Amino acid sequence: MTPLPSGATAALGMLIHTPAVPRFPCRMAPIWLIGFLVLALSSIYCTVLHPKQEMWFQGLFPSNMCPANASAYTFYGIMFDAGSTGTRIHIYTFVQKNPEQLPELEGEIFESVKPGLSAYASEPKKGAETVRILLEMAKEAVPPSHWKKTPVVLKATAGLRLLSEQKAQALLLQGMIPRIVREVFEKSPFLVPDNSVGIMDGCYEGILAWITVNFLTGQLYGQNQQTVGTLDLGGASTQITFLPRFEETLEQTPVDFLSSFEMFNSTYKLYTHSYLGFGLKAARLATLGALEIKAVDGQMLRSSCLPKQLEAEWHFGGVKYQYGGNREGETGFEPCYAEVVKVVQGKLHQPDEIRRSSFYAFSYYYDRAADTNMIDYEKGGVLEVRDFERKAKEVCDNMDMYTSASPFLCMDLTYITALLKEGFGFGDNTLLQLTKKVNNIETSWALGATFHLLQSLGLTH
Ligand SMILES: Nc1nc2c(ncn2[C@@H]2O[C@H](COP(=O)(O)OP(=O)(O)O)[C@@H](O)[C@H]2O)c(=O)[nH]1
Ligand SMILES: [Ca+2]
Repeated sequence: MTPLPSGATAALGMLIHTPAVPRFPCRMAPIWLIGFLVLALSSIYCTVLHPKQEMWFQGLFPSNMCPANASAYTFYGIMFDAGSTGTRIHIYTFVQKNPEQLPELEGEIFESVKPGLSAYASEPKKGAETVRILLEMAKEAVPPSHWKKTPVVLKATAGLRLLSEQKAQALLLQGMIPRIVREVFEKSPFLVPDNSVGIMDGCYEGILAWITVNFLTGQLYGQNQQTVGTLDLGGASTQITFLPRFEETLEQTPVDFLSSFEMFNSTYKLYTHSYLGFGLKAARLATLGALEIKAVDGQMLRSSCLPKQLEAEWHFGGVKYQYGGNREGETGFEPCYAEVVKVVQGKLHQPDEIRRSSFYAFSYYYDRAADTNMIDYEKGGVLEVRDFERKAKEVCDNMDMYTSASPFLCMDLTYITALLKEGFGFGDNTLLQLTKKVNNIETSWALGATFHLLQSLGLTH
């Protein structure tokens, strides 16, 4: 049990140790007793119970009676990220200490489930059930007194749309799953805004992740703001976002790669783009040639990026793929790179400026770097682009030693190398800050999206 703070213990103690015959005149006893009762209850209420649970005596106290930092200034936001490979819930707690200042992010509760909603295309109820179970966590995390004013939103990333289109199930995904998820939301005690379930535009995905990282690293407030660019590599799509420093970049960039965005009373003109079909798993399919084939069932898809003797099945987005190594032909980094580079070469815009900047990279960049011990799994680390290439060579040229955990490790590292170098045009020595969390908060578009949501609902300034 949470120990009572000293003030509350003292008040209770006085109540318990009250002499049977008080020295106060009898006439005064009820007032005296009520005084202590109010003091004790208010002390417990403000310091221990109020943020956590609804009490019968809650209505006795005005909402602003608790000192600063208590619930009058605390608010919450719930954001679901329905990604192509999994569904995640982010429950944020904010504290507005001063109406003039930005709210402070006090903490996050994060949980994820696999697979993503796209895997439930033929059983949408089961998919919605994964959302309901995650939402139960929010009931634990948010005090009941705040449920009605805590918004809950689910955004599916464009990756889900890509997969659904591939399977010609767009109607099902865009209609059925959102409807059932919305029902789950409506049945919950939380605030369900209009458009609470929807597909997020790819350009927002990049902008909102950029806001998250720059907020968490303290670049969106205070002086000497030096924003950092962000790289997100999902299963189906990948995003690059940065604030251009040079006029030439703005001049040389196609207009649909530039987006003005207002947040915390500042306007940012960002370079941002989401490449649909260039996520790590979509790239595997492209490398295997699966996207060009109409009926993949029964077709063996082979690649020099896979162990020679391998023959296996892979279920992704509700489709079964059969894949294997080049039994007769070559394997290793060189032939693999030649295969993978075709997926990216000439297909991405290359802004000159990024060669001279460093970037924060997360999601699959992080996972694959951690899987191969290039960075610490918990703390992350700093790498150069050439480190991915070095590791790709090591893994692909010694496939038997490395690929027992995932047969795709060589292909994935080679794809990351090709994407960074041939795709975006990064230099070998461009620095990448691999980050999963900053100050214990997940680096994901979800926080930026929650700020945006709270702002649009007028819940923050
Ligand atoms: N730790 C963590 N990983 C995330 C989060 N969001 C996405 N990922 C990672 O992103 C990758 C999958 O991307 P996903 O979002 O499913 O695909 P998308 O729909 O193409 O963006 C995996 O490596 C996940 O572990 C997050 O909030 N926290
Ligand atoms: Ca994602």
